[in-house]
Formats: sequence, structure tokens, C-alpha cells
Amino acid sequence: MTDTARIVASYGKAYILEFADGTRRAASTRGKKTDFACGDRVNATVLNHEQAVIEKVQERDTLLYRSDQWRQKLIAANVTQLVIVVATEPSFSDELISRALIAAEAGDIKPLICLNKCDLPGADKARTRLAYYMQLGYPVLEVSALNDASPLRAALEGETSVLVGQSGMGKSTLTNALIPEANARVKEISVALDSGKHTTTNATLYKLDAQSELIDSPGLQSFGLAHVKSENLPYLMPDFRALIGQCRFANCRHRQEPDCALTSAVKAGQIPTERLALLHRLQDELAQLSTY
Ligand SMILES: Nc1nc2c(ncn2[C@@H]2O[C@H](COP(=O)(O)OP(=O)(O)OP(=O)(O)O)[C@@H](O)[C@H]2O)c(=O)[nH]1
Ligand SMILES: [Zn+2]
Repeated sequence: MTDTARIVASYGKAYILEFADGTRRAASTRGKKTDFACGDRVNATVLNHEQAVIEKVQERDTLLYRSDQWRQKLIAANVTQLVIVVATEPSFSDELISRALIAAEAGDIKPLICLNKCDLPGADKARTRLAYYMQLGYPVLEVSALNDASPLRAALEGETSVLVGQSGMGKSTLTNALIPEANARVKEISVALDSGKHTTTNATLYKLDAQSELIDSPGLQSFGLAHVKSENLPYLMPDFRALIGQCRFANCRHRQEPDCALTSAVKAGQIPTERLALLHRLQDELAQLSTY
């Protein structure tokens, strides 16, 4: 007989499960299976008070993962919200924001852009840089993690969220403000899993309250989109989505083709050139991958 449990931490091949009665156990998998993610609901066999074996993953509502030409890395399962953390300084990358937004769209996960360090003078400039994303309908929230993370806390209510961000944007500061026991938990988990060996977490799930969870994933600084289909890219970019089907050719790649609705909109100044450049860059990247 198996029990239902939730994966609350994943370390590559090792996992921590939380069972319905609140007890936690270190868990391994059968054979070499590692395609489980933090946030997964699973069926598991309890071995004793400390250990269990994961048998099977239950159906996922969402799956956030990144992929490059060699492999796929599951980041978190059953996440409802992707929080993209940027800051007034150091300068943030539009590329990462755009890729994270596309990954969220592809995974049916709500995105939220969080502008941190609003106590610093660069806030106005950062707001201007984020204006286009707001125009596209993406919510932008302003905080200062050092002073008060409560606006972000409010946006996490009722969601299972994961934070992504480049180094230096203040992700750790925000996480620590939201989850005071985060550092202690990481230590406790390394003890439970063994051994004193250095283990790197893929992800840890924290309960903020009965309805709200935050998955902390230290490695989330880049977004390989190898799992996205090239022809779907315009559907995943809200500015291009409305124009789909209006090009002269059904198989238009939105480059030199005559009567391309996308290039026409860019020429008419309705959509920034950089967005079309991004689309082309991602198309090329995906085409490159498929030749391997
Ligand atoms: N002024 C100001 N500084 C902040 C704020 N949030 C974070 N910082 C500072 O920004 C620097 C980077 O913050 P971290 O939380 O380490 O950033 P991170 O995104 O986790 O970066 P990595 O650990 O490299 O991934 C630290 O010196 C923080 O003290 C803020 O709201 N305002
Ligand atoms: Zn076209």
C-alpha cells in the first residue's frame, strides 16, 4: 500500500517528502528514475520513520522546467505563479524577463514581475524599462526587500510561487524576508538526507500559510526554452498573438516574407523592433537545437 505525499525538497536524486499527517521522510526512487520535481504529489511506500520510496508521480497541474540541447531539468511542479525578480540595480536583462515570460506562458503559469530595490534612485529608470511588459498586460509589483517585502507577500497569497532572477537582484534577501526560517531549513534538510556531503538543492518548498507556498530554487538564473516549439513562439508573446493568422503565408516565419503581419506591425511602430529580434533569435536557437 502506498501513501500520498508531497515532494518538499529535491536534491537531484534525493527527495524529502511530507505526508498528510505532517511527517517528513527522506525518499529515494526506484531504479534510476529522477524525473520528479519539488511540488510534485506522489505515491510513496513508507519504509520507516525516516525513509520512504517514491513509486509514482500523480498528475501535475503545471510543470516548470528548463532545457538545453543536452538535457531537461525539472524545476518545480504544480506551481501557479512565476515571480520574475528584477532590481533598480545592477541592470537587469530584458532577455531573461522575456524568456521567463515565454516559459510561464508555455507552462500555463501566471507571471508576476517584481521590481526590487525601489528604495534606490534608479527606480524611475527601471519603471520605464518595464513599461512595455505592463502594456502587454503583465503585472509589475514594486518592493524594497530590505525595508518591506509585504507587497510581495500579499501577491503570493493563495498561490504556489517560484522566484526567478539574475544574481544580485535580491532574490535571497526577498526569500529570507518572506521565510525567516529558510536558512535553518536548508541545514536541517542536509542533515536528514545524510552524511555531511555537500548537497546542492534543486528546490525547497516552504508553506507561507495554509493556502500559500513558495518554492525556492537557487539555480534559476537562465531559461533554456528547448522544450518550446518554434512555431508556437508567437502565441507565447502577447504582442504577436493577436496577429497570428494574418500573414499572407500560413507557414510565414516572419522574416522577409511579403505581407507578414508581424513585420508590418513592427514597421508601423506598433511593436518594438527588439521583440521581433527576440522572436528571430529564439527561432534560430530552436532550429539550431533540432539539428543535433
Ligand atoms: N538597497 C537595497 N538593496 C537590496 C535590496 N534587496 C537586496 N539588496 C542588496 O542587493 C544585494 C544582492 O542581494 P541578494 O539577495 O544576495 O541577491 P540574489 O538575487 O539572491 O543574488 P545571488 O545570491 O547572487 O543569486 C545585497 O547586497 C542586498 O543587501 C533592496 O530592497 N534595497
Ligand atoms: Zn509573418
